[in-house]
Amino acid sequence: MENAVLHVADVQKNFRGLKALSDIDLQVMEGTTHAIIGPNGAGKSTLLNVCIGRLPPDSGAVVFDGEVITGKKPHEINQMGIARVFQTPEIFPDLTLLQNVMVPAFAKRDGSFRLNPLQMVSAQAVIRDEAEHWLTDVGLKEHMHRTAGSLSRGDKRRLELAMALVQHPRLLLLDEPTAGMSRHDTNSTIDLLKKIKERGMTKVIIEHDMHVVFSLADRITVLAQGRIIADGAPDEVRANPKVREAYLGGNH
Ligand SMILES: Nc1ncnc2c1ncn2[C@@H]1O[C@H](COP(=O)(O)OP(=O)(O)OP(=O)(O)O)[C@@H](O)[C@H]1O
Repeated sequence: MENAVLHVADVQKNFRGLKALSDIDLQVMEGTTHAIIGPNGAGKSTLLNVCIGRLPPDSGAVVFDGEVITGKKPHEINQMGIARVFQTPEIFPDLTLLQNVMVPAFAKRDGSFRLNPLQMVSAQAVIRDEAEHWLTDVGLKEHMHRTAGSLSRGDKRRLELAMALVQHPRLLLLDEPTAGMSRHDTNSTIDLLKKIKERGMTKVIIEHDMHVVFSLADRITVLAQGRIIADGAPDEVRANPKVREAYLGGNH
């Protein structure tokens, strides 16, 4: 039977009277790619921020693998297995690409290597191999000794993806993973995300680019003005008149 990795249960969030999220209830099933779409200001980023502990909901709860994570801090939620890739890449600009990917891999190990210098050396070798593996997958291995700050915006996003993947997250949240990329880079990111999907990783993706959404999503939830107006398989959502209306009304 399908298992819900993430359950956003009846979440509400207001900003000084503005209903940013109302009655949000959705489930992300194991192994699926679940897209959240909607016009500007629909509440997508707010929802993501509630899921990762950056914003507390006014009511309702977020349940991850059966455990309520509402009220936990972002780093605790990350340690539990939710990794995310933001719209503005959060990287270490003065470190090399390799070092950037090694940092979250070490963090994931939670310092256990510190106890024993021998363990630390062997962990470092393993982590370095793993970091190189993910840099290869995102197409950045040949640049691994460059400093991250010198990368193009699209490459910074790919680096951040490698930094998330090296953690082997149970759930990967992607906030507009192809924003700012050329069509060529967008297509290679789609291919990469398809490859990750084949490995069974569960993903939530917020995206404006419908080419990306319909290339990847198994299920789509549509938000408009803080409410879910449609939720289902891509073909159902595409044919839903409420969705067309929300987008046309928002000049999309
Ligand atoms: N910290 C905040 N304080 C006040 N209002 C906010 C705050 N964050 C978001 N909002 C408002 O909440 C609503 C939802 O915003 P949100 O950024 O979640 O939408 P979105 O769907 O992610 O939009 P976009 O596609 O433009 O990124 C908007 O009206 C926005 O102006």
